[in-house]
Amino acid sequence: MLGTGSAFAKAFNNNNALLKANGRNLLVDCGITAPKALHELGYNFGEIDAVLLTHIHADHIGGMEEFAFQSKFVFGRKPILYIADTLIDTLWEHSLRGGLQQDPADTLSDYFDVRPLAADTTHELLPGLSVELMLTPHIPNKPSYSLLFNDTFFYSADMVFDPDLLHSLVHDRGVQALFHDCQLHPPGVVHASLPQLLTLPLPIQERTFLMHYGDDQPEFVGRTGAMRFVEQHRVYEWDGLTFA
Ligand SMILES: O=c1ccn([C@@H]2O[C@@H]3COP(=O)(O)O[C@H]3[C@H]2O)c(=O)[nH]1
Ligand SMILES: [Zn+2]
Ligand SMILES: [Zn+2]
Repeated sequence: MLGTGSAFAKAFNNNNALLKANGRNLLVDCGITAPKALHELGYNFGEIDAVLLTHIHADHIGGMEEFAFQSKFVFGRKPILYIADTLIDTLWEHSLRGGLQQDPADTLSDYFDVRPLAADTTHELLPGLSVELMLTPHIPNKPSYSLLFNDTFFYSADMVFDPDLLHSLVHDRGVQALFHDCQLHPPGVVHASLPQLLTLPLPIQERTFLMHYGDDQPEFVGRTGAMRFVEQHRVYEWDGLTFA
């Protein structure tokens, strides 16, 4: 995990991940702190093969300008950008164009190999790694896509509490692990709050790991029921069924 912090956290980096599969590196979101977070772990953007974005908030896309410029002008390569088809126009027109547009680079495709993803369909991202984008509620009229990797690992985008979805993932679809954003202090409003997540039944809590938390997270250790915290800079080994 490059970072496990909320949008306003200062003790933690933005909630972004580096997912490795068969020697390839996929960034899961690329927020404001991602360039420095990668550096802290000994990586540079030249080693990132692809990025997958969940939604258009700066803690998830704020590092994309540097990623684009470094890829084009430092490393001379065009990484893959996996993104929901509904988010492409907003990402370019309303977030990145002001910085990246320069003659002759006038489109997102001048910087990235853009691969639009449709929701509710399984897509192969890297050898051995597939994803299904699930539109999950975050802010009205603002699409945000949670991620289901290899049918077994759910990684929430920012989303409000949706216990029916979590129940269905575990009991209908056999999901083994859920990384979920968590606002420690209620009300959640645009995220699931810890008190809400604590109402989940034990079999779901046991599979749930909390991320996207605020700076006072250490005060909540031991107060999360059967749920555990995702830890920044920790490497989670995942064999498709379990984490270690
Ligand atoms: O209607 C809104 C919109 C935004 N916000 C805050 O801004 C943050 C943006 O990033 P985030 O989605 O990780 O978290 C969001 C919240 O902390 C809010 O409280 N209410
Ligand atoms: Zn966020
Ligand atoms: Zn958000």
